[in-house]
Amino acid sequence: MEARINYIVNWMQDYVDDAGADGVIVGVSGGIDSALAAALMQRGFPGRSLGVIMPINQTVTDQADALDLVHTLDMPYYGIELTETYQTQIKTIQAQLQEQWNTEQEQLVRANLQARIRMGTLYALAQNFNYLVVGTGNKAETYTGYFTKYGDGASDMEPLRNLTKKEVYQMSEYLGVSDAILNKQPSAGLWEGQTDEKEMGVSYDHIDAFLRGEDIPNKSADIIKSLHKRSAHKREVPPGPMPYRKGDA
Ligand SMILES: Nc1ncnc2c1ncn2[C@@H]1O[C@H](COP(=O)(O)OP(=O)(O)OC[C@H]2O[C@@H]([n+]3cccc(C(=O)O)c3)[C@H](O)[C@@H]2O)[C@@H](O)[C@H]1O
Ligand SMILES: Nc1ncnc2c1ncn2[C@@H]1O[C@H](COP(=O)(O)OP(=O)(O)OP(=O)(O)O)[C@@H](O)[C@H]1O
Ligand SMILES: [Mg+2]
Repeated sequence: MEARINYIVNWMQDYVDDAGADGVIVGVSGGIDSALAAALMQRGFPGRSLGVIMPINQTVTDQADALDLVHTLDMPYYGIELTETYQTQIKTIQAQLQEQWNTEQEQLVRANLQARIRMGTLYALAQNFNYLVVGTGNKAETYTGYFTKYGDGASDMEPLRNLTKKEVYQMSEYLGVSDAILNKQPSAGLWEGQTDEKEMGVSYDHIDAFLRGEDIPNKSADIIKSLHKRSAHKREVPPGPMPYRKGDA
């Protein structure tokens, strides 16, 4: 485990050095992925890593777990309450759209806006400190596209990219992440009662096994393949047409 951790931390240090940045910043949610990212950051960049806790209608428990994490890691942090910002933005959009507001899409519209408001806030702080934004996407989320495009999916580096969810838990436990964080259901926290597995319709155990090339039930494999296909655009740089040549249609 030590070797795997050092490998990721060294990679992060090289990347930040090459970029000429002064440190690293991450959103801390009280969930497991950001807990691991923060723990790795504190290892590699003591004194130059920053956590940001950004509640938007967030549960008190998640906020307490996030605070406990930064305190335990002795990581400098800011708490930036964004509920009002989010509510104002939603109200403004809704007021403009009026009857065009699509109630069928509303839940996702609201969810993705929250992730993008957090992203904008993180990048503002990153610029302020000349830090790089650390993403918290793991291998399972990346493969299934279970993230908001340009929301939590936007970052400067993705140190967890090649870790299955199980590996995220194992590494976090090794690094001393609290039981409260280790034992909770993964959730984006974007609406009440949301859990990753309920929304995706497939368990992380099955996604991890699929990614290891193991056999899993057909129903789960079909869901994973469909999520992967539908989210291909999120893993690409947005395309544009080839340069125009005279005569091209
Ligand atoms: N084929 C295509 N080619 C190019 N672009 C395409 C496209 N299809 C959609 N798009 C664009 O992508 C947008 C849809 O993608 P996106 O905005 O990401 O939205 P979408 O994938 O619909 O929703 C995001 C999902 O990620 C989950 N999530 C979000 C944030 C955090 C976490 C977490 O685990 O913490 C999970 C969330 O619960 C939800 O299930 C469309 O509005 C459109 O702009
Ligand atoms: N309230 C929040 N404050 C700060 N950052 C947040 C908040 N909510 C989400 N984020 C950011 O968005 C990322 C994506 O959320 P996601 O739910 O996938 O990860 P997690 O909460 O760290 O782990 P999990 O929910 O799987 O236990 C988080 O890792 C974190 O960086
Ligand atoms: Mg979460």
